[in-house]
Amino acid sequence: MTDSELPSQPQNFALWREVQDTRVRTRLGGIYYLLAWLLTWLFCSVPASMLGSGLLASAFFALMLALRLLHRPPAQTSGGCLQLWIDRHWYLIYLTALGWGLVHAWVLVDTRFEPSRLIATLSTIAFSTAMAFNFAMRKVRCVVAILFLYLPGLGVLLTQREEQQALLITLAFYLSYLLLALNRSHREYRNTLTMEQQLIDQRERYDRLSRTDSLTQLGNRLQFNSLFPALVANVQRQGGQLSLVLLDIDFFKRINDEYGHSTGDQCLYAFAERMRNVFRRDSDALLRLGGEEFGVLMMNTPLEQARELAEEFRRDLTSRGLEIQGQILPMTASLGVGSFDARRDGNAETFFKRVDDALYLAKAEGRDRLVLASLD
Ligand SMILES: Nc1nc2c(ncn2[C@@H]2O[C@H](COP(=O)(O)OP(=O)(O)OP(=O)(O)O)[C@@H](O)[C@H]2O)c(=O)[nH]1
Repeated sequence: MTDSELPSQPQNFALWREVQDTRVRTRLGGIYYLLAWLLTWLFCSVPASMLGSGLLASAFFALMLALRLLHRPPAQTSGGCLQLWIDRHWYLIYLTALGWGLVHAWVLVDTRFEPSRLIATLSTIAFSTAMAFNFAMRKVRCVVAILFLYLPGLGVLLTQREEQQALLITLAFYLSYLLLALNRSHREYRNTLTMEQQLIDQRERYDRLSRTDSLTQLGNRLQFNSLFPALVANVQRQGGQLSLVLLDIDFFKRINDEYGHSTGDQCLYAFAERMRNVFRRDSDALLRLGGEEFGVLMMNTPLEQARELAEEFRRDLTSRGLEIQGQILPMTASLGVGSFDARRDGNAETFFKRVDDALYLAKAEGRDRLVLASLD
């Protein structure tokens, strides 16, 4: 299973897994029904005299086989699509099972099938066993399918209970065993599914952690490195506006030197908190790019809007500083702001450099200011 195969919404994982399992387990199942019928028909006492009904039943099982093969899982992984596929596939399973149940009943009633009766009865047992062990993902549906396989035959045997008592009891016994076995396979299937889901959740948690800066809880450089080129490529493909704000705390070294590293850490956390309060849209990606340098990737945001928000952040920081342990620490930051320009920026790297140059200029011109990335 690769990441690209997994459904994008984790809550659909169980349905998606069920579709895959049902598909794999049912794909070739139909062929055995067709084979079992052909053997039962060809080994009966007068196969040639039942050509019409023989061919009709063969056509039915061949059609079921074809429909199962052609019923491919949906490309979309939305819950509705997956559930619809499962429901439709179960109709095919029901139809095949009921078809075989009726054939078995016919074979038990019609004396021309005496030589091949054992084939049909053994096939019923084999199909129901396969059903209990392979389709346990849906317990109730599986019980219904097993009953479709069994009940028509058992009904006939009941009417012939004088002569068929031994077979009737044996089949009824085996049916009860199958129902118990189905219960167990269903539990095992669910347990395996839960374990698989836990593993995926765990992997996602580790992945999220590896992309999160542990001090500020913002996205880290790794997150930036994967997100930034992807967003730029998206804008290049589909248009739209992508803005980037780079923020660098001024003279942060002094804070460390004056108040200690631990207060420095608290400042970085408070700075990130302030960013979260200003850049509030869900689509804004807030990142700590390293040390005391931060970034905000703003999707669908024109340059002017990004500049206004960034300037609001800078002014607020300059006027209020940061409150650390009840004490106000004065603090300023320098900012570079730019929007992706398809004519000017060939790729993510050149876009970043343009905004980084603006940040450098903000520092060089005296700090505590915002500089727009040049379009020259
Ligand atoms: N407390 C703390 N300090 C950090 C962390 N990461 C980087 N620093 C410090 O940030 C300071 C960055 O110093 P400089 O690169 O000289 O920059 P600056 O003092 O902010 O000066 P300008 O950026 O030029 O205004 C260094 O003293 C680093 O030790 C961190 O996680 N915690």
